[in-house]
Amino acid sequence: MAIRLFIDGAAGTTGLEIRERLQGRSEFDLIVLDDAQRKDETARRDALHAADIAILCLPDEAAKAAVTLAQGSDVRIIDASSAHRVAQGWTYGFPEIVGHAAIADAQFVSNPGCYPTGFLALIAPLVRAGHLPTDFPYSVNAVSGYSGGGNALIDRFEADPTIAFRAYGLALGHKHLTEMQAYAGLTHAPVFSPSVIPAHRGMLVDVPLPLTALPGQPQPGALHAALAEFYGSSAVVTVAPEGEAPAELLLHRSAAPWDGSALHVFGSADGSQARLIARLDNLGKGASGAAIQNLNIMCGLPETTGLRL
Ligand SMILES: NC(=O)C1=CN([C@@H]2O[C@H](COP(=O)(O)OP(=O)(O)OC[C@H]3O[C@@H](n4cnc5c(N)ncnc54)[C@H](OP(=O)(O)O)[C@@H]3O)[C@@H](O)[C@H]2O)C=CC1
Ligand SMILES: CC(=O)N[C@@H](CCC(=O)OP(=O)(O)O)C(=O)O
Repeated sequence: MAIRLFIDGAAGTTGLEIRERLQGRSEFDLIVLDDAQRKDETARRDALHAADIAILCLPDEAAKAAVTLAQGSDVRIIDASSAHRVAQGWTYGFPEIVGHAAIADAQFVSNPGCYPTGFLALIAPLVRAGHLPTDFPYSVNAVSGYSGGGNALIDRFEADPTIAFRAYGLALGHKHLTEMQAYAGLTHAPVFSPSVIPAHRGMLVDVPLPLTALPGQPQPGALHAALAEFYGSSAVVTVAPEGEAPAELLLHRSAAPWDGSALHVFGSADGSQARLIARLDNLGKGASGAAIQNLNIMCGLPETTGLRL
């Protein structure tokens, strides 16, 4: 029998991309609310109670309200919002970092934020293996396509083609800091400098490392080897081969959807500095692709089914 799936917020940026990826997936029977009903609490409650699995593609407050509406049902939930990323009773939906089994068994899965997906993919395995310290003041510089800000930022960038670059997060209190610190196991949050460019999708998350300032002065080759080993069996997160480092990494204005993430390790010739850079699609591994990957794992299906890799 097909798995009954409800996408709450199906008309938004993340929800639409999830629906596209589910086309032709006969394992799922989609519960769809029409435009008149999609914000109606009774209709949403009924859909949540009728579903086996619900994916929340909503603003944080609406996602919290959806969890309340679901009370009394057995529905399993994947939340794409940032409402439950470090909440008790929720499993952080980053299978490569928390383990596939934890997600397979979970009732409540919180998808990671797009920037933390890049940061944690690079840093968490290296901290865990002892190559990088837990108490270093890390920095993260990142650029994102404007779809990362949902419909509101899409409308803003598309209405104003004069914007060439937007630096933000200038109050240094971005909502992603908590999950970056928590799941990398750090004693302090990193200094985070996010920005937006006039491209629809895609992101680079760049962690500069002054290696001479780190205990034991880890070498770029050792960091690369540790990441390559950690992601050796993953079809979703890949590590660019050492020695094949491109001279530049580009994002394109009209990039195709992509659910993978490619990690790069760049080192200076004298081994004193490195830059760890993750490339991903904010709407792919950063949101909708990650939701599909988690959905597959929760349903006992191959994790890459329906992903755009
Ligand atoms: N875009 C991205 O790259 C990423 C997004 N996310 C997260 O995913 C979630 C969805 O984001 P995104 O798709 O970008 O946002 P959008 O603004 O594009 O979509 C949100 C959708 O939720 C609907 N909505 C709002 N309130 C309610 C409600 N009370 N009941 C039902 N539907 C409601 C909106 O309808 P309407 O427009 O009519 O108000 C809209 O269709 C957010 O929490 C976001 O932070 C996470 C990672 C990356
Ligand atoms: C470009 C842009 O605005 N990006 C969003 C993050 C997108 C994301 O990861 O969504 P969550 O809100 O679910 O964490 C921001 O910085 O708030």
